[in-house]
Amino acid sequence: MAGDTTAPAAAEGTRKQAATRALADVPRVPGAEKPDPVLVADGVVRRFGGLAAVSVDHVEVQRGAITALIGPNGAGKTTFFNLLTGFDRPDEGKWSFDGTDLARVPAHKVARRGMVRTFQLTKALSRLTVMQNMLLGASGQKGESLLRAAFAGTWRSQEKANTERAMELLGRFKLDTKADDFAGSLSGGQRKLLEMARALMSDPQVVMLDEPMAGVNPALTQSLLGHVKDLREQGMTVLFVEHDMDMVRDIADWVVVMAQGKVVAEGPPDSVMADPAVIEAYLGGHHDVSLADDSAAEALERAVEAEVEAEIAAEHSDDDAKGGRA
Ligand SMILES: Nc1ncnc2c1ncn2[C@@H]1O[C@H](COP(=O)(O)OP(=O)(O)OP(=O)(O)O)[C@@H](O)[C@H]1O
Repeated sequence: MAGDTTAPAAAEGTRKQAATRALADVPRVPGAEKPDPVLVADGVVRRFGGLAAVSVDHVEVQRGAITALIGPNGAGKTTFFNLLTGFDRPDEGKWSFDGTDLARVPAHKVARRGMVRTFQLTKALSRLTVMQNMLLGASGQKGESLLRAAFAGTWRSQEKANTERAMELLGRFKLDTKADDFAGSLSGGQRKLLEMARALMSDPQVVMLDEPMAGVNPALTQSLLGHVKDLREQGMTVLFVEHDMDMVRDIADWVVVMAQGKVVAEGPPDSVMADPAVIEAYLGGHHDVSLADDSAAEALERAVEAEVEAEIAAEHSDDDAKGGRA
């Protein structure tokens, strides 16, 4: 079973080495075939009006590895996540999970088959308790019947087992003392942990994390990183979207870079971050930037920082607008 309930692995373990070995000979080109892909997408296109938000020719995600999906704002990363997990429908294309076609499979069934996701803005339901949030995860992100059961107090044996499993997971994520608190009372970082813990309720094979580090204060950063690495040590595959390049460098075995809906580069973190196609994707037309290794990496860091700042500014103006309406 994928998800046991041991404490986070202390350090990089044998699965990290196995993932590195498995990916060592994979060509560093967009669409590269992997030795053991758990997720394969072909010709996936999603248009919004005239804009092809996603137009991915081919991508494979290696089983048991941590793969980062990076790219500038608007590159199509979240839309691609939504498509793969059944939260949105593509205009064209097919994709499979563990050899099974996932086209037209709704999100809750995708989750039940073993591929779960978290969201960029955490969806922990703030007026439910931490435990109730966990129980929603047990039903593969569908949850209505369990929600009813949770309120009605009609525990059946399955629900008792789910509660025990939830408590184990909450213990692992140091949230067990908060089980009866409203999720709305948790800090941003604790909500991220709750999202991850909830995703594990269905014993997934693949965990997809949309910006796990966004809004997490430094005190919880290491803990979150440890938990993500731990997913790999337990045999799970992780695919995550992230702007934080330190995190990408620290934990990713492989990086897929998207720009304008397409996959433009792939490879291990260091090679991808020095790839001119990646610098180009982040910097757009600013060809005056030197692509020599050191300065390229620095230029990329600067470009990513600018992206993140722009995103934070946009979020603030959203908040201000909402505040103004309230
Ligand atoms: N529901 C929608 N309707 C119209 N356009 C959309 C919709 N969702 C996304 N888009 C557009 O599709 C493009 C890709 O957006 P997406 O959110 O997937 O990018 P992203 O790489 O995840 O960006 P970020 O890093 O900022 O989260 C953007 O131009 C966005 O404006």
